[in-house]
Formats: sequence, structure tokens, C-alpha cells
Amino acid sequence: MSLSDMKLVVTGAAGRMGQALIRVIHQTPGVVLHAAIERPGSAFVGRDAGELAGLGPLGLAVTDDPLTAFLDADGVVDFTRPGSSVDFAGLAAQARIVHVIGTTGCSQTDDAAFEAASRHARLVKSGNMSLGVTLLAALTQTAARALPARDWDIEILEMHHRHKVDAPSGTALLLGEAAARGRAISLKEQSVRVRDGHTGPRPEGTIGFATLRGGSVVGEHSVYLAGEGEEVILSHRATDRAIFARGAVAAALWARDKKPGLYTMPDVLGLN
Ligand SMILES: NC(=O)C1=CN([C@@H]2O[C@H](COP(=O)(O)OP(=O)(O)OC[C@H]3O[C@@H](n4cnc5c(N)ncnc54)[C@H](OP(=O)(O)O)[C@@H]3O)[C@@H](O)[C@H]2O)C=CC1
Ligand SMILES: O=C(O)C1=N[C@H](C(=O)O)C[C@H](O)C1
Repeated sequence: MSLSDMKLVVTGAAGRMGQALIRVIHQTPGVVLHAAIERPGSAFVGRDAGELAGLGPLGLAVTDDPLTAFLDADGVVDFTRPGSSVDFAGLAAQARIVHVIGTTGCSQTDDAAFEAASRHARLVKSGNMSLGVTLLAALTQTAARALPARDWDIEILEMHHRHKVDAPSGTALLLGEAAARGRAISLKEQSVRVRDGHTGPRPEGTIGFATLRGGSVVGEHSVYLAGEGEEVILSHRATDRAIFARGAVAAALWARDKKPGLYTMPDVLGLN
């Protein structure tokens, strides 16, 4: 470790993403694992973070004390649950550090809390931290703008593993927002999140969502632009959670010298 290495805290350290983050931080020059956090009462508290992530012992025990961990850290990388991420954003604001939020399924109230925390912390939040999906969103916006709503319907299909708890996925919603921007419409007013029974014909100009869950699928997303006699399909398939972890660590490093604020992955990748 060098003096200038960015000291990162991983919350939800024993989770699927927590373990991937510990591995990526261990391999990435310029960052160091400062603390690993699980919730009070978790069976993982006290366990070695490296052993949890399959790296062998790192000499760093998982704790349930984020306040102490954040005070002496440069950033926190957080893929947990909405309520927990809101609490962590408050602590990151107190500590004036970087908070990278990958957690999905957040409500408008949660988003307002992130906005408030970003007055003091540097927050980077995205429903998908991968380079591929950030590009897919840009392509979706371009395609939605180019293909008129009168002739081209937009549908977003996603599939994830059986343990996922929120739907549609954060990525599907991010792609829906990109399509809505391309069409200059409000996703909230024009989205169809569920279909069941006698639905009637498809309302023109809407953006539809369909959700599949099963097995160990890491994450698959397709944007269908369906016209009369032809379809354009833009797709992304994640096969390794390391893509999200690498994006999150790149976001933390990018945000290190930024002003307090709420940023997204296109900011990190210079696409805005
Ligand atoms: N933006 C992106 O690129 C990506 C986002 N995600 C999102 O990240 C989130 C996590 O996904 P995943 O890793 O699969 O989920 P997991 O359930 O495997 O992991 C979440 C971990 O967070 C822990 N946790 C929850 N609350 C707290 C808390 N207050 N303090 C400390 N630890 C806590 C959980 O503990 P316990 O089990 O005890 O509750 C669990 O160990 C989801 O919202 C998912 O959609 C996932 C992949 C990529
Ligand atoms: O829960 C997951 O696993 C994932 N969640 C994110 C989402 O909701 O889009 C990103 C990725 O697809 C994996």
C-alpha cells in the first residue's frame, strides 16, 4: 500500500457483489481495502474478508461498525439494500467521502435522501456499473430518437438469477429512461410495467417492460425496437460480476478529486 492509495470500505461484504468487490480491489493498483462491513448480528462479522472472497486471509476482519470505518476512509462501495444505502449515504456525507451506490430498487424518497447527502459527499449512483451497459444506454437513446414512435414500439426484456428481489431491474429502468430521453417523453407517464389478462392493443408510444427470473443468470438485457416487418434488438449479457465491481472501483477513483455532487456512470466515462 502506498500513502496515496484510495482507502475503500465495502458494505455488504459477504454478498455476491461484496465478494466480487473485495477481489477486484485486491487486484487493482491505487486502491486498498480499508474495511468490510456486514449488518449487526450477521454470521459473517469477525470473519476474514479475504477468506470470504476466496482470496485467502487478508488479516482484515468483517465489522458491523460503518461509522468508525467511514471516518478514516476515502470512499465506500455499496451494493446492499435501499434502506441501508440511504443510511450509508448519510454517514458518507458526515465523513465527506466518496460513496459509490450500486444498490437497485430505490424509491423516490430514497433518491431524495441521496440528493441531500450529495451536498457533502461525492456520490456516484447507477443501476449498472458496467462499461457495456453504459454504452448500451447511449445506443438506446440514439435508436429511440431515430425511430419514430408512430411506427416503432419499444420493449425492454431482462433476466436475472432467482435471488434477485427487485423488478424491473435497475438496468431495465435505466435503459427505459434512456429510451424516454431519446423520445422526449416521461418514462413515469409512458411505461407499462406489467401485462396480464385482456390488456387490449398496445398503446402507441409506451415503453414496455418484461421480467424473467431463474437459476444463476448474472444479468441479461435486451431493448426491442419493433416496427412493421423489421426489428432492431440491442442487447447486453453479463457473465461475470467483476464487470460491475471494476466499474464501481473506477467510479470511486474518478470521484476522488471531484466536488460534492450526485454523479452517474456516463460522467465517470466522459460520455456526458
Ligand atoms: N449497479 C450495478 O452494477 C449492480 C447492482 N446490483 C445490486 O446490488 C445489490 C446487491 O446485490 P447482491 O450482491 O446480488 O445481493 P446480496 O444479497 O448477495 O448482497 C447484499 C449484502 O448486503 C448486506 N447488507 C444489507 N444491508 C446491510 C447493512 N445495513 N449493513 C451491512 N450489510 C448489509 C446483506 O446482508 P444480509 O443478507 O444479512 O441482509 C448481503 O450480504 C442489489 O440491489 C442489486 O440489484 C448488483 C449487481 C450489479
Ligand atoms: O441484482 C443483480 O444481480 C443485478 N442488479 C442490477 C440491476 O438491477 O440491473 C445490475 C445487474 O444486472 C445485476
